[in-house]
Amino acid sequence: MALNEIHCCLPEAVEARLCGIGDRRAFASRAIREGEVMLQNQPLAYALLGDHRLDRCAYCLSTAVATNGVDPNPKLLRCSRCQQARYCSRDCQKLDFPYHKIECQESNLLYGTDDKTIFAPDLLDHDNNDARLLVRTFLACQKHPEQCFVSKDNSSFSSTCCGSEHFQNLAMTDNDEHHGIIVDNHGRDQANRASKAIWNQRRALQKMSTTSNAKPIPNRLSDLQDQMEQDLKRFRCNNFGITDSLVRVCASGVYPLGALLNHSCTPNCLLRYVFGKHRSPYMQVVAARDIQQGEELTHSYTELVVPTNSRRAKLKSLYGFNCQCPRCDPTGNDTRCFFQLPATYKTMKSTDLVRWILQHYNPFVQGTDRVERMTSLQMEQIVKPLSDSHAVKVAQHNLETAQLCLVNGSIQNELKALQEAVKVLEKASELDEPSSLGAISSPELYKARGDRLGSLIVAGQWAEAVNECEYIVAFLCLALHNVTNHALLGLQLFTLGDLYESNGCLSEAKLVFQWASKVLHVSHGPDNDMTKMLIEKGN
Ligand SMILES: C[S@@+](CC[C@H](N)C(=O)[O-])C[C@H]1O[C@@H](n2cnc3c(N)ncnc32)[C@H](O)[C@@H]1O
Repeated sequence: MALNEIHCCLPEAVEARLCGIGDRRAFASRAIREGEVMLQNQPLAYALLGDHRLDRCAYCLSTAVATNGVDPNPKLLRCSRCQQARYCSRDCQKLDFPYHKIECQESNLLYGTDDKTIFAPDLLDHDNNDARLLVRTFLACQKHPEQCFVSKDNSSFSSTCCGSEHFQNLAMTDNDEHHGIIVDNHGRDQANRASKAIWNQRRALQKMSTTSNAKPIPNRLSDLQDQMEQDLKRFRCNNFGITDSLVRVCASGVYPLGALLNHSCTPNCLLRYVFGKHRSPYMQVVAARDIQQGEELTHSYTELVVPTNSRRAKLKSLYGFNCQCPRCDPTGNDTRCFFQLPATYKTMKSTDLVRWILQHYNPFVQGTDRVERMTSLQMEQIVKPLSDSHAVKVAQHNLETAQLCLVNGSIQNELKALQEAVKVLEKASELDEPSSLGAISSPELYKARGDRLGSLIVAGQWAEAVNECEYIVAFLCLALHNVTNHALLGLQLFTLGDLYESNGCLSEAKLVFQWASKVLHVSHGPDNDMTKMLIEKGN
């Protein structure tokens, strides 16, 4: 099978079914093992987001820079015509040209500037990523109109491709069906920019159109605008944030096969993106745990380390549905949504509880299966919003102060502000949860600790950094108890292992590296550089 086909066809492990009017879902057609990649998908189109445009290749998305072997500070190459798109090599520039050509001609509309001599970073705030993605999708649909698609009214489809027809069949939220998802002013502006750009270039496009099946460009600009608005609605509920190895969203993309999967806050699949030299980033859907034949395949559309109400509100406003997954159901008794602590946790010191969690949840620590009285707590007991809104505001103010200190290069003041933020949130959290768990609970505290950890590492305060990192890992173990191979946990474990190593705690470091390596094997894949590094460190 050609590479393109492998990535565009629905594989044998996945079965698509129609479960209601216009509701396609994916199911496991056989048992799938944890870590198995069950679906791969090439993007139909993708576009870099925000200031990632400054330091990533627009085609392969790598941060690798072009080098001529002479320049000691090589930079990404810029498109010499529009000065906006950047590439790591001439090869990537050539491969991207079929999608970049309209952007290049219409850079004023699609990048927001008509001054070709300057790159316009100040305009990145008003990112035109949606408009560029609309144009790129339009071009991809012109290029691949012949490919077959996942049909909405045929429940026995098995071989599907992700051409334009498939894109047309992606779920589309609209006002009537989904109570309030509308294209807002920004969206309308993006759709208008994209349609004007295509309209301006329509003659050239008609000439260049290589296949007779290519969808004709509408005869009126207003029809093209309507079409772009419809496409934008498709984007809203089907697009993906493309993440790099550090789980930073750097681009958004259209992956029609990946878009078959519905959401769950207790997902059995994880998504990862594979970047490669002179290649577009492709998506892999990987089993987060063992999956039984016939189980529905789901991934999470939203951040999982946030309280139920926030997750549900976000899913409702962005995707138009009320999540009814086992984690959102308050009466649910799915064991995955409960974590275990020693029955005596209320009388333990928080440092002891953190230590216990790090030992007990690490699959490589021997002897944690000794009989001990345990208590089961619902995940929402740790991932809950703080009730003291004043404390949250004070902490927020301190976090903003820390940001300013970061910009001004004053690390001591930055650390002071961050310590204050953590202190305030810890106190508020302990009032909500008057036990050792209080010092670990709450997403706000976790985020502030994350900021503080970053600054402690920069300041080289290793002992304090270890302490902060242990609390973060303990929180993630409990907060992601239902997705134990989550990338966030894996990355924090990596940091914790490095910190143990820096503090000379080599045996602790080894056990944590082994754990991190197990998680990254699933979240990032065995071929990822970080996974390979961890395997070595854990040996
Ligand atoms: C990427 S699509 C998923 C596939 C979709 N079911 C289809 O037929 O194309 C996203 C849309 O699917 C629906 N959806 C996804 N997860 C859902 C869930 N857990 N409950 C209800 N609807 C869901 C929503 O309409 C959402 O906007």
